[in-house]
Amino acid sequence: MSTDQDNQKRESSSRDVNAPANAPFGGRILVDESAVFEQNAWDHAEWGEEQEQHARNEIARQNLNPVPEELIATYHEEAAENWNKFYAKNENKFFKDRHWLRIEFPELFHMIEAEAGEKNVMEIGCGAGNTMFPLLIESKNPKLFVYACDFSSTAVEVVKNNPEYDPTRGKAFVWDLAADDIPPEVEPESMDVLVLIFVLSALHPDRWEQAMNNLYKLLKPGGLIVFRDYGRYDMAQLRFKKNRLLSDNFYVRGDGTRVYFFDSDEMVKLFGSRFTIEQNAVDRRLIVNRLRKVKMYRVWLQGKFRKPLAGQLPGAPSATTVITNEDEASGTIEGPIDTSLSLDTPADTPTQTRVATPALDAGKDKVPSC
Ligand SMILES: C[S@@+](CC[C@H](N)C(=O)[O-])C[C@H]1O[C@@H](n2cnc3c(N)ncnc32)[C@H](O)[C@@H]1O
Repeated sequence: MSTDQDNQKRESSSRDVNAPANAPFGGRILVDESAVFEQNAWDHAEWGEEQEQHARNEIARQNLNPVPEELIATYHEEAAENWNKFYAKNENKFFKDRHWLRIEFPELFHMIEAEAGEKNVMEIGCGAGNTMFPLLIESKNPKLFVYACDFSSTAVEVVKNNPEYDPTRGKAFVWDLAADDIPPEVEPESMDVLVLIFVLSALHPDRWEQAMNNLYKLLKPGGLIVFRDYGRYDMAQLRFKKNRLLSDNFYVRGDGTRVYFFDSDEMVKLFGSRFTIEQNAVDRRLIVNRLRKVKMYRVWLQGKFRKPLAGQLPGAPSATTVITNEDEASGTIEGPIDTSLSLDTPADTPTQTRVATPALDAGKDKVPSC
């Protein structure tokens, strides 16, 4: 079995994860290590020195066998084509209803309220439209318009072919987040919310800065970026085998798609000079396969970054945010890892709880205050 198949199999082993009916998210704290296999998922997973060391060892192992030099440029050049192949193969299996969107990003769902008025949301790196469609389907706001863009033309076709796609209420088009300018389809400073879910990680780190320029230009003053992506030392990172490492923390999967694993300091560096960081959180979760006695440590980053109002500088948040799930009624983790996709696919896991990294905790001084 190839590495990716192997990984896929392992990922699928966690598919049966369900929160126990009597333990709400956020309350599933592992106190007694010997009880680890008594339920399927634990929140606020603590990392001990042994685990950190394991992660460093895995990275050192990967460094010994990076992607061969002569292949690196090809992977970068073919990035869009490889995403096209991905969507051609997976078609709209990629679509899933992410209940956690409502919990984690209520700001998005304020846009759909009847009285919200004229609102523009843009899902960047939209894939199958996992944000666009829930918004359109649930919207009671006749003045909401949802843009969805991706640099994979096949992804855009998948969106346009969705029966819920409605050109009077939304528009899907091809655009590279790292392009030299914002897309002609949208006016500068016209977006209320930009959605960046598992997309920045697909960009070459050299392109991040240009992506930031574009995001800034797209957003209205006072507008918000909602962000979720892979975190440093996520299980998916540590499992990469030989010849997958492109550069530090940046990998190519077996299908040619690329993925970076961020840490929260990088969020501060990337977003902090332009945007006010309202959330910069690390979600660490221990997922357990009780049958196979396998422990899987997942790490995601989640952020909210607001463009300052005209004339203001980006500032630190007014208070440290510790995020806990308000919606304990939801009860189960829905399909935490999409098994239809290759290794380290976007985790469709609700971030019901996390160890919150107090925004800017490792880089406060880098962010000018108001
Ligand atoms: C991991 S998928 C996530 C899709 C979607 N955001 C979701 O969470 O379901 C990454 C997506 O980003 C797109 N993408 C990668 N690089 C991009 C770029 N430079 N500009 C725009 N989209 C990009 C890919 O085509 C792919 O659809």
